[in-house]
Amino acid sequence: MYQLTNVTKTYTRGKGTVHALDGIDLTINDGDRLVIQGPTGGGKSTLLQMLGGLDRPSSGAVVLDGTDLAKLPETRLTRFRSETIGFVFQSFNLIPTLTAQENVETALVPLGVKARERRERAAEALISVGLGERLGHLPSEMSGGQQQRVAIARALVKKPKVLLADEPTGNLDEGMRDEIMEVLEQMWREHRLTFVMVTHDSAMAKRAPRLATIRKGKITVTEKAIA
Ligand SMILES: Nc1ncnc2c1ncn2[C@@H]1O[C@H](COP(=O)(O)OP(=O)(O)OP(=O)(O)O)[C@@H](O)[C@H]1O
Repeated sequence: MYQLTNVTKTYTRGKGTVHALDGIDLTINDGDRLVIQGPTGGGKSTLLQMLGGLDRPSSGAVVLDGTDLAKLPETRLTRFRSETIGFVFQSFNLIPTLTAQENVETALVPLGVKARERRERAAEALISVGLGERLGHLPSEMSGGQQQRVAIARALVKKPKVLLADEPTGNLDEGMRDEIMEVLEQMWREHRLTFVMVTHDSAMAKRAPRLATIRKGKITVTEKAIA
């Protein structure tokens, strides 16, 4: 469970100051599916970075299961991140010289998983996202949707508790978008993930049980009656 208390993030640019996050209070329960929306520059990606421990707040607490990510020393934060949190980004961020299977395996290297188990788990993860026939393909030999599936497999192969996605369909055409959204929803259900996603996809936002809107660093959360 996440508990964010009075989280602020301020960037200084020249003489100007940007309050990217301005006093965010937010609770996200285990297994929640939360969609974050809002105008460009509102603070969505900044919030996702705080949730993922990719950056630290200027003030406030980002507590995940009793651990304040804002206060963890860097090495422990890196370890915590690689065990607990899976990330999917708009740009798939695959390593171009590695096959799909090798790309997925990279998530298990920091966890000290042995080579043979890495290969097996990577293959299983790729099969679960429908890419069982593409283990040996390079990113350049796959479509955008397939590359994003590889990225999803890489995020989930370590069996994280939390999945964070920043515009995961932003680089895809309409047909692919729906497919990837379905894969993400299926993974959320099967792995019982806590799933937080920034998206402009209004269909996805409509389906989300909780919708957070961030404007000028401030958050409003709408709860819906049906999931
Ligand atoms: N590293 C940085 N240095 C300076 N300012 C930053 C930095 N990162 C973000 N900002 C500023 O913080 C504010 C929030 O940015 P953020 O990327 O979180 O918005 P967003 O809602 O994700 O926008 P978009 O929909 O365009 O991706 C913006 O004004 C942005 O310019």
